[in-house]
Amino acid sequence: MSTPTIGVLALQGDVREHLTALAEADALARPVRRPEELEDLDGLVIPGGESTTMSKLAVVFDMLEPLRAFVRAGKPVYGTCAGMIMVADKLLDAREDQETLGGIDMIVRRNAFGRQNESFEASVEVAGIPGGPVEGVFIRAPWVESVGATVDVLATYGGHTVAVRQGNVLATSFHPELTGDHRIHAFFVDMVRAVG
Ligand SMILES: NC(=O)CC[C@H](N)C(=O)O
Repeated sequence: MSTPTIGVLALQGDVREHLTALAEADALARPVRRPEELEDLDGLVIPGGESTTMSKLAVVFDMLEPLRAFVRAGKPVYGTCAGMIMVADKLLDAREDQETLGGIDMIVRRNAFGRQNESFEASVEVAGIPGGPVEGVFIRAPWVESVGATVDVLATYGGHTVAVRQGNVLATSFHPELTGDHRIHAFFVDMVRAVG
């Protein structure tokens, strides 16, 4: 597979920035809203935004089960921030009726780094990303409270896990799509190529 096709879940959140980052990392990127649009994708990005809204819209648009099936089929998925929340098997501080897709054996705490006005940027060393630390943008960011034995922790910040991978599912607490540094997107595109 030379140029993989990667969707960005476009129910809610910062879709456009991911489309740009993926295109700059040599993928064919397109927004995805309907179940049939998942069919010929090689991978999927779940953007940052608001996970409670995203979960609600996934139900309304009949996307919840198709998305779960996509993850279960072993297709590569990358979740940033709210997207990390969506790929968690379990949540803390979730809304009661909040659904996730699952995919990573981890417990994620929503809004763990504080509220909107406590958003910040920090340098984060991410395992597998060459060329030094990435600039992490944390916006009402979650952290990973605990992981199962087969989950790789790729980065921590302030003693908290902020990037993980389990099999073909990757997740970061922060937003690399907002920095113009597309090394994490390139890493994900390589993951997708390795599967294809
Ligand atoms: N920047 C973000 O994606 C914020 C995530 C948000 N706190 C949530 O629970 O969905």
